[in-house]
Amino acid sequence: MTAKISIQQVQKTFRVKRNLGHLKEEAQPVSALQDINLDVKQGEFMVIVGPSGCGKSTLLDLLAGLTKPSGGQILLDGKPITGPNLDRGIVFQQYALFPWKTALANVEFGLETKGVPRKERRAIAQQFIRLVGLAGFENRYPHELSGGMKQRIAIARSLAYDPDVLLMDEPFAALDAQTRETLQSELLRIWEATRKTIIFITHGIEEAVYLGQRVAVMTSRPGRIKEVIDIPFEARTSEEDLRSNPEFVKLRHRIWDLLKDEVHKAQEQEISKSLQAGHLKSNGKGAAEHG
Ligand SMILES: Nc1ncnc2c1ncn2[C@@H]1O[C@H](COP(=O)(O)OP(=O)(O)OP(=O)(O)O)[C@@H](O)[C@H]1O
Repeated sequence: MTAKISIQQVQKTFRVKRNLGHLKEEAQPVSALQDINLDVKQGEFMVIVGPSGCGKSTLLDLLAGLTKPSGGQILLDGKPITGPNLDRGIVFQQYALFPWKTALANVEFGLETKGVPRKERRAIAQQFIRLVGLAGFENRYPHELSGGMKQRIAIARSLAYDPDVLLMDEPFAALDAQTRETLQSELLRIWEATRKTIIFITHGIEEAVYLGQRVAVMTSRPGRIKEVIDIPFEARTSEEDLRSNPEFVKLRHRIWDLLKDEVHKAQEQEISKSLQAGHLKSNGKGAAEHG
């Protein structure tokens, strides 16, 4: 069976301009992703976890078609992804709602671009607002909604135009812990109801184990897939307290074991990047003073 999404030997390199004071500017290649291989099945909930700066968002942008790989390819239903399309819905960390539109109009937006007639559009949008538990809030504007509610609307908007795949880039990272947990179980319920293929990016190990059927652990930059772990829970929404289940705790430890060296490496990279930036800045400044 062909995979819904097949990421094959994907590389991504950015050319980053270094500011060397007024001396010169050099564009240097920075490898963000290297040799990424991953197949995602139809209807699967795949979580990608990795340290800060390892290329998670870069990978999601490639899947969304917002940027192109420097090497390799990504296939959706066997065909290369060539750009953004309504077959993929995206939910970002920041709510990305139109502030001048009501919740209902925000959800209707994708349907409008798809050419769905007005009446039908409204009915579908209302159905998805109900699905995310916000019936009664249709006419509120984003500033009248809490962070969690805004993110529910963003999810409803992405689902309303019926994409095959939902791409989620740390969608709950900006929320408080309680709201995050509520939305995690809501998302599982929605996934069980819609059976969309979901690729969910996170920093959070607990979130990864709770949501994913499989969790792909990434290395520090340049990001590679270090290991893919199966999470064998069947009925996650009906289990009372899954997070304290011994198997859950074991999986959380296993992923942390894989991740901790990468987190340390990523932190060292960050420190050396800022030291280098400081050094270049002071060099540039020194040269200016002598000139
Ligand atoms: N447009 C760009 N131009 C240059 N470098 C970039 C660009 N986008 C990302 N990078 C670099 O690529 C690397 C990966 O970035 P990315 O945002 O994908 O990581 P991430 O894992 O999503 O990080 P975080 O968890 O902190 O959000 C970083 O070193 C980043 O600085």
